[in-house]
Formats: sequence, C-alpha cells, structure tokens
Amino acid sequence: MIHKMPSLPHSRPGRSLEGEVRGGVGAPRPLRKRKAWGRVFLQPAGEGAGSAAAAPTGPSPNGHFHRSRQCLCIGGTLIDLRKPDSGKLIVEALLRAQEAPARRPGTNITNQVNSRSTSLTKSTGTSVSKPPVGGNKTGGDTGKSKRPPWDLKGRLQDMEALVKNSAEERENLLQKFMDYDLRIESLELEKRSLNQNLEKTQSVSQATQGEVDRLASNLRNEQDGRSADKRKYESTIQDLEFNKATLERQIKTLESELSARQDELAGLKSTVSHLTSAHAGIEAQLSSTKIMLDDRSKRVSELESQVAEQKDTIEDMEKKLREGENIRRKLHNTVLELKGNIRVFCRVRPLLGEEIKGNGDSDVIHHISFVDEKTLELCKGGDPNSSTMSGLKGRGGGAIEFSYDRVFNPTSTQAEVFEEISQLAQSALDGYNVCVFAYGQTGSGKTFTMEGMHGDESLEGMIPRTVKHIFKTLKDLEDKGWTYKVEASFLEIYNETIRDLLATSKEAKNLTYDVKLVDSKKNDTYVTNLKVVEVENEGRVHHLLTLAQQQRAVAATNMNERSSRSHSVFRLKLTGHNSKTMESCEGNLNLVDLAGSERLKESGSEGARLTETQNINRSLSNLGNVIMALGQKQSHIPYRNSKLTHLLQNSLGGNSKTLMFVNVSPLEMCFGETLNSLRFATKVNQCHIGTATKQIRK
Ligand SMILES: Nc1ncnc2c1ncn2[C@@H]1O[C@H](COP(=O)(O)OP(=O)(O)OP(=O)(O)O)[C@@H](O)[C@H]1O
Repeated sequence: MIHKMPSLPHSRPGRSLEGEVRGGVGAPRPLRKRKAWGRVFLQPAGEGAGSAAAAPTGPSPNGHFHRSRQCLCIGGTLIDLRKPDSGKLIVEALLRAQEAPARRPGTNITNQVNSRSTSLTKSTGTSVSKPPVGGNKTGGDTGKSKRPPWDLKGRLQDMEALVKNSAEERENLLQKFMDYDLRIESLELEKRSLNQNLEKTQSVSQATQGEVDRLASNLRNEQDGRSADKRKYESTIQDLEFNKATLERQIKTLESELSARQDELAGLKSTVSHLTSAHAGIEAQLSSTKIMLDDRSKRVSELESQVAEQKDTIEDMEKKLREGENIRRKLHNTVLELKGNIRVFCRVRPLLGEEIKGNGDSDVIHHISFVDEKTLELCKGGDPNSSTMSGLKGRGGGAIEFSYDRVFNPTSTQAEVFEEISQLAQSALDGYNVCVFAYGQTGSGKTFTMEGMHGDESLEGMIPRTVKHIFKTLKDLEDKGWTYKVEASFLEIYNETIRDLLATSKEAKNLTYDVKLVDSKKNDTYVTNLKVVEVENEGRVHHLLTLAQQQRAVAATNMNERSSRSHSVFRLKLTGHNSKTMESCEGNLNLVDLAGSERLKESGSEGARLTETQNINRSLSNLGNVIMALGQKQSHIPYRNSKLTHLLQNSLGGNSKTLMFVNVSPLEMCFGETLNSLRFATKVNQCHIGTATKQIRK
C-alpha cells in the first residue's frame, strides 16, 4: 500500500517572494520576519537583530521603506523624503544601487528598485530620456527641449515634478511592499503549517516507512513463499503436464478402444437384432413347446400312474424272482443231489513235447479210448482185445471200462472243464460246503487242472476261474439284495505238517498250525494261526495265488521235474446276507490239489523222499477210507487219521458237495498208476455220501 505524501501548496506566480529573494542571495534560507521601530526590514535570516535595527543606515544591498513612509532606503542609503534635496539623494542612491548588482547579485526586489531608480535617475535629467512613469505632464520633459543651465526655476519645477512622481511611485512601491509583507506573513504561516504537515508527514512517512519495511519484509517472505509455491506449482504443473500427456495417451487408447467397442456394439446390436428375431422364433417355439409340454405333463401323469402300477408289478416280480431264486437253488441242489453229492470227473492230459517224440511223433494215446462223455477204456498195449486185465469189465475182456460223471479227453479245454464245475461255485454261494480236489499220479495234470498256466487266460485253471465266476455272480446277486464277504486262505500239508502259504516265513515264524473244530456238535473246522484274508476283487485273489505258488514246496522226483510233494488247499469262505429277505448263508469252497498218488515202487523215492511218499500215500488212502466210510454210512468216519481229511471234514460229508478230478497221464509207461487212479476214482464215484444241506446262518 502506497501512502501519498501531502503535497505542499504551490506558490502563486508572481507571489513567490521567498523564491525571488533566495534566487537573489543564492543560498536557500528560510526568511524570518523582524520588527524594528515600527518598520519592516527584509533581510536574509541569520543576520543579527542589531544589524537589522541599524539597517536604515547600514550597507544593505536591498532597498527598504520605513513604515512611516517618510524615509526611503536605497542601496543601504536612508533618504529623508521630507528634505528638499531628497530627490537628488534618491537619484544618487539609485545610481549607486545600480552598480551594486555587479558586486552582489541582486534580488528581484533590488532589480525592481534599481530599474525604478534608473528610471528616476534618467527622469531627473542625468541620463534619463524617457518621462517618468505617471510623471507630471506639466513638469515632464516629454516633447520639451532641455532646459538651459541658467533656467534654475524651470529645472526646479522639473525636479519638483520628478519628486512628486517619485512620491507617487514610492507610494505604489510601499503599497506593493505591504502586500509582499502580508504575503510573507501568510507564507510564513503557510510554511509553519507546511512544516507541521511536513513533520506529521515525516512521522507518517516514518510510520509508513516502517509499515513499508514490514510490508517489504512481508512481501519478501511472501515472495519467497510465492517462489517456493511457484517452484512447487511448477513441479506440480510438470507432474500435471506429465499426467496430462499420460491421460492424453490414455484418452487416445480409450478412444481407439471406444471405437473398437463401438464397432463391437454395432456388431452386438446386429447380433441383438438377430437374437431378437431368434427370440421371437423361440418364443413361438416355446409356446408350441408349452402346449406340447402340457400334453406331455398329462402323458407323464398317466405314465406315473402306469409306473406306480409297474412298480407294484416289479415288486411282485421281484418277490416272484426271489421265490424263483429259492426254487432254482432248491432245484439246482436237487439236480446235484441226483448227480450225487460226490462226483468224479476224469481228465486225461495230452502228450507233451518229448512224450510225443517218444510216441513215434504221434500224440495219439493208444492205451486209452474215450467211449463217450462219461466213459473211457483202458487197454494194455493199445489192444482192447487183449485180456491181460482179468476180472475187469471191458470190450473183449482186454479193455477196462471206467465210467464217471464226466470224462475229459486230451483236447478238452480248461473252459469246458470249468463249465461242468461252475455249478459247484454257485452252490458255495448258495451256502453249501463244496470240495473240489484233484487226484492222480505225479505229472498227470492235477496242478494244471486246478491252477492252470499263469499269464494265459485260456489256460487258467479251476481256482482262478472259480474266483472270477464267484465275483461275477456276486454282482448279479447284489441286484437281488445279496451282499457277500469273501475270505481266502491257502495252506499246504507237507509230511502231515500244515504250512500257511499266505504268510511270509517271517510272519509264520514260531507259529504252529493245527486243525480244530469250531463247534464240537458240528463238523466245521478251522486251522489255528492261519492267515485269513478278506478279498474284495478277483485281482486280490490272483495276487494271493501267486504268493502261494511261490511259497509252495516243490521238489523234484523221478516222475515229474516239477512235482508237487504236498497237498494244497485253497479255501474261500463266502458269507452272504440279503437285506431284502434278511436271509444269511455261509458256504466254503475248497479247491484241493493233492500230492502225487504214485506208489512207492513207481516213484523210486528213497530216504526223505520215501517218507514224503509214504505220508502222501497214507493221507490219500485215508481220504479213500473216509469216502468209503461215508458211502457205507459208517458210524465212525476216520477224518482224524490224516491232516487232510481232518481239515476237509466239513466238506467231505453229508453236509457237502464233493467233486473229484482223477487226472490221468497219457503215458503208457504210467499204465499201472493210471489203473490205480481210475480204480480209486471208481470207488469214490460209487459212494453215496448223503444229501448236502444248506448252511443258513441265524
Ligand atoms: N490238459 C493239459 N493240457 C496241456 N498240458 C497239460 C495238461 N495237463 C497237464 N499238462 C502239463 O503236464 C505237466 C504236468 O502237469 P502238472 O504239473 O499239472 O502235474 P501234477 O499232477 O500237478 O504233478 P505234481 O503232482 O507233481 O504236482 C505240466 O507241464 C503241465 O503243463
């Protein structure tokens, strides 16, 4: 904020006496007013009052008039105007004063006085050529010739006229000085007021200056702040510009995106229009579908009622099916009963490799003839008419005829054999105890029949096929409400000692296995410490069979390079429950591969092998004894005479279904053993060991 300084009043032109006086003296000094004897002297400030009192006679360079207007001071000479020679004195004083400016630069006043004095001097006739201002017309020399020196009177008159003019002029001057005086006074007053104003103004100025300084410092601070702000704003502006550039780029991107979106929108709009038309079509379709749906709903309700009816029918059918199943089981059992609870299948294996070569490169078996599905003939030397076998029934007396439930020739496949025994697997699922065992001399094909060849499905034996059949049947039985628990165990009896084929040697260490009766009133047996594994699928069973096969004791004999010298018993315990009928059943399926049945003489065994053979023969003959005792309905059945019969106690009796395979070697050299085996099988086949009963669990 800028304070305007109070301006000093301008002096009016022609009235600036101070300026005029100062201009005369050179140095700017304030004038001051002094009063002496009632007169006013104008003299420079700083000169003493005493000198001022003596001013009328002093060497003052300025002209002064006494207030009484009786004296005139010109160039420091005081002239008494009342004197008669005052005129002359004035002229002289004026002439002197005229020279004064040369010595001392005169003021305007002096100049004026001088000019007046000059004019007075000139008018007095010394060198004045012009008449005095306001001069007496009568006494003036205007147009008059110069008076001669002798014309004193005339000259006096002129002088008097001059004096008179001078007096008038003096009056005028006095008047002027008075005016100047007044003006000086007023100027003094004005000066004082101006000084006061100046002081005030100076104080105001100082205050203002302080304020200005403060404002200046504020301004500087403000400017600093502003410059900091400016820098900040500049960086902000730079940031904003950068942002602006970024945004512009984004805007461009968005614009391109927008145009793409617009294109897309246009596409979508056309799609929408297509869809709208499609929607209209669909709506039309929908309405027709609704109509159709109503029809269908009616149809559905009709069908639902039909379904309900059919449900009842199905329930009836299921009931009938269950009844039918029961009837089937009964009939199946009846059929098996009619077939005999102990049945015998005879199987003759084919000649193999070297055997064919030894047979004159022929696979024809000369000493065995297959009469029909149930009969075969055995004749020594291949001549059925020879009668070396006295006492035996045969064609022409030389051939011996053996009839069994089924005879399989060397071309019979494993599948054909299994087809005949699959019903027994079904019986085990129905809750019967089933025992299938293979009897025959070493190398006659017992193991092949029971286990078959691993890795070739077509050569799989009865055990894997039975397992497969059982698990397949279990699935079918699930629909009829049956669920089964299948538990497997596998053991061998070697030299009348039981060995667990599913337990590792580490697991079986220090364990003893013995056959025990579950219940003294029943024939159910179990083996102490035997590992019983629950199996969920046939894969698991196959794994167990492989394990058992690895563990099975195999020893070489003269008769078979891979002869098995132990009985193996694979047992599946099948426990079933029907959630619909709440029936339960429990069956055992025993698949037994017996040790070779060769006679001691034939086997050529000695030492340990001899003991093995003796044990085998003892247990096999005991098996025959048990079967005979059962067939003869003896009160005592010698089950306990061997581990094998003791173990199979519940599967070799009236409560069970038994199938014996008699495996026959095709080699003629084995004729005697073949005959023995066939005779043993015939004995077994002639036994009627009673009616099998279903084991129903409560
Ligand atoms: N039906 C058959 N078809 C093809 N080969 C067979 C048949 N039966 C047995 N064999 C073969 O004959 C040989 C002897 O059979 P296998 O080992 O089954 O006799 P085994 O009676 O079990 O003897 P062991 O009492 O010593 O165990 C085997 O090589 C076997 O593969």
